[in-house]
Amino acid sequence: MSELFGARLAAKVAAAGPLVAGIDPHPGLLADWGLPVDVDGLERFALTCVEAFAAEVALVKPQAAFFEAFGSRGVAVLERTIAEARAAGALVIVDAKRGDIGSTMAAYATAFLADDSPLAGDAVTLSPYLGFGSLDPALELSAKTGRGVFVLALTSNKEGPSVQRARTPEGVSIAQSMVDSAAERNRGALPLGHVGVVIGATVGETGLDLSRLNGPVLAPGLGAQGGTVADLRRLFGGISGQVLPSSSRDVLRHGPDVAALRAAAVATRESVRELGESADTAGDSVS
Ligand SMILES: O=c1ccn([C@@H]2O[C@H](COP(=O)(O)O)[C@@H](O)[C@H]2O)c(=O)[nH]1
Repeated sequence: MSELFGARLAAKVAAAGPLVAGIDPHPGLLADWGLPVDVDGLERFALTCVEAFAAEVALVKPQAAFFEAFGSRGVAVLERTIAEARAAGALVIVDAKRGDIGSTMAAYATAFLADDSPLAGDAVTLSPYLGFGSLDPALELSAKTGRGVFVLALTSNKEGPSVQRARTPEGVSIAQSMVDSAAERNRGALPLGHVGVVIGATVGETGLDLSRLNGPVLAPGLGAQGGTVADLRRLFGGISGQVLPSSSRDVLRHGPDVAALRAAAVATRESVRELGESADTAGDSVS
């Protein structure tokens, strides 16, 4: 990839706003769409999403788990979904939440971040709970191939805080330590570094200092999990230009009609567009 992830992301967000539209083929949604809960249904669901909104939003985020649940044929559908969404113009975040000891992490990095891998989109989500440093192979390969990574910091689920708000011996929250480690990797990058973090739209107060992050924030939880645009504004006020709000089920429930699905994605895109317009305020402190 010739251009770095931060630059490609900034250009996309400037053109299409910051929405990340999720492609989450839940079995229940397949049934609601009148599709069989099998690989054929999975493929029709995912390709309908691509047709409806990959050209309308800046980013799409296929949730790998729903594809992997169908085995190797499901993974093949994920590969096709990634390729077709990118061909339609979206940046693709593969939500795979990988994390392992460094030597195994190198293999995950190859799978999701190498130029010649069919599972590589534009970015991948990573879990740092084997230690942030264990992610190094992915951080390094993504830097080389012009891709991004999004490291879990403060997730949208209710179980997250017991781990992520716990304090290190130095008194810093685990989530803050993940943000700080990402910030170190992004220092000096223009317009943004390639190491993003995940902070849910549902977390109440972040309690985080994001002022030195210099990277994107993926904020899932908009819609179905109860997160609102007002929550995003309140949580990320000073750095809202770096925030990528993500919504899956709240958009997907409008399928299978392509026009209705597209209209839902476009309406959600417009509801969050103002956040992406404050990129010039990046660097302000928030908590
Ligand atoms: O903290 C996190 C990290 C990732 N997710 C993922 O985002 C979508 C949310 O789907 P909705 O239907 O909009 O609730 C899903 O793929 C999660 O695995 C998250 O929700 N929270």
